[in-house]
Amino acid sequence: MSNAKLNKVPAGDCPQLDINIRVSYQQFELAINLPIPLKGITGIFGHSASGKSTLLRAIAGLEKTLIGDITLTSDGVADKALVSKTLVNSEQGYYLKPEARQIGLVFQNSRLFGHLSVLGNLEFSVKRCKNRQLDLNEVIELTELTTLLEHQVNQLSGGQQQRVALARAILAEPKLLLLDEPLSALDQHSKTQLLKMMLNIQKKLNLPMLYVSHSLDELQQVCDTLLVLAKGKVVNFGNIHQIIHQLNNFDDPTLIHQQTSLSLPIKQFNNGHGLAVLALNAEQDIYLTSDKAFENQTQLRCFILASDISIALTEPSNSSIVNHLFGTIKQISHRKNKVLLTINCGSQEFFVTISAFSQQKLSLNSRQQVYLQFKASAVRTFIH
Ligand SMILES: Nc1ncnc2c1ncn2[C@@H]1O[C@H](COP(=O)(O)OP(=O)(O)OP(=O)(O)O)[C@@H](O)[C@H]1O
Repeated sequence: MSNAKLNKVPAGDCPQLDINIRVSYQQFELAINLPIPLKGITGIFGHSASGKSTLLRAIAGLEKTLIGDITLTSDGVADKALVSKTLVNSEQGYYLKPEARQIGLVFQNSRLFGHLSVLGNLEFSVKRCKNRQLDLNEVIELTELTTLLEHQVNQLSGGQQQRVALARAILAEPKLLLLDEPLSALDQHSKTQLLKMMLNIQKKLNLPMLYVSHSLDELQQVCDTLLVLAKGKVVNFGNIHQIIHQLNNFDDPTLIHQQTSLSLPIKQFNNGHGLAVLALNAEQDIYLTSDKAFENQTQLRCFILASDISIALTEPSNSSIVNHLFGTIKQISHRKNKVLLTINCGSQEFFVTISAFSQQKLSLNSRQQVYLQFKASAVRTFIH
C-alpha cells in the first residue's frame, strides 16, 4: 500500500491531476503527459474517436492495459490541506481500485437501480460513503429532485434520470467528478437545466469536474479550461477562450466554427432600446440583444462567428448595424478562397472571415487599421 499513502504537498497549491500514461489498442493509442490543475469545470473536447472517453476511463481506473502513472492531489478530509494520492503506477505494479479513487462518474446512460425509487437510489449511495460530510437533503435540493423522490427511476425522463445519476455520484463525495457526454441524449431544455445545475454544484461544493463533450457549445457555457484531443494526443490545453482562438487557425476546419469567444462585464442590462451593453475595453462597447436572464449576472459569456463580422476601411456612419469596433489587422491567413483575419481591438483579438475577393478589393494588409461591424443579434450568448 506504499503508493496509497497520502503525501502532504504544500498548502496553497491547487488540486491537480498529474497524468503520464499510454493506453494502447490494436488501432489506437492514447498518449498523455499533462498536469491538469483542477479548477472549476475543465472541458475535454475533440472529434469522435480522439480518445476522450479512454482518458476518463484511465483516470477512473477502468483501463487495465494502461502504462504510466496518475496522481491526484486534492483536499484532505480532516484539515483540508492538499494531499497527493497515486491512482496508478504501472512501473511499480500499483493500481488503485476504481472504488478507492474517490472519483465520481456520470455517463451518457448512467445505469441506475431500476427496481428502486429515486430516494432508494440516493440512499444506496449514502450508505456506501464513508466519512459522510454532505447532507442528503442539500444534494436533493441542488439536483431539484424533491418532488421525484418516490418515483421509480425507470419511469423518469432522460433528463430526470441524469439528475439522479448526478446526485448519486455527488453523494459518494468524490474529490473529482468525471462527466462523459452526460447531456447527449437530452433535449435542449433538459441540457440547459443540467448545465446550470452542474455549474451551481461545482461552485457550491467546490467540486472539480472533467467534462467530455463533442459539443463546443455545451462546453463554452460552463468550462473555464479546455483540453483538446486529436488522435489520442493533447493538441491544446488552457483558458477556454484562448484555446478556441487557437483552434480558429487549426489545420482541421471541421473541429469548430471559427469565432471570437469572450467573457465580458455587463455595463447595462438594457439601454432603453432592448440592447444590453458589454464593456470590451475602456473605449469600446459591444451591443447585443437584451434578455431578462442577464439581470442576475455581472459577466456574460458570448461568441461571435467569424462569418458574422464584416470589415470597413472607414467608420460606418449610415448603417443600421450597431457594433463598429476599431482595430488593427494582426494576421491574414488564406484557406482556399476564404481569408481569416485576426484583428486586435485593444488587447482583445477578434476573428473575421471574408472572401479572398473582398480582401483583394480592400487591399487588406497586416498592421492596417480597420473597422469591424456586426449586428447585435450576431453576439450569441448562453442564457441560463
Ligand atoms: N476496448 C477497446 N478495444 C479496442 N479499441 C478501443 C477500445 N475502446 C476504445 N477503443 C478505440 O479507441 C479509440 C478512442 O475511443 P474513445 O471512446 O476514447 O473516443 P472518444 O473521443 O470518446 O469518441 P466519441 O466522441 O465517439 O465517444 C477509438 O478508435 C476506439 O475504437
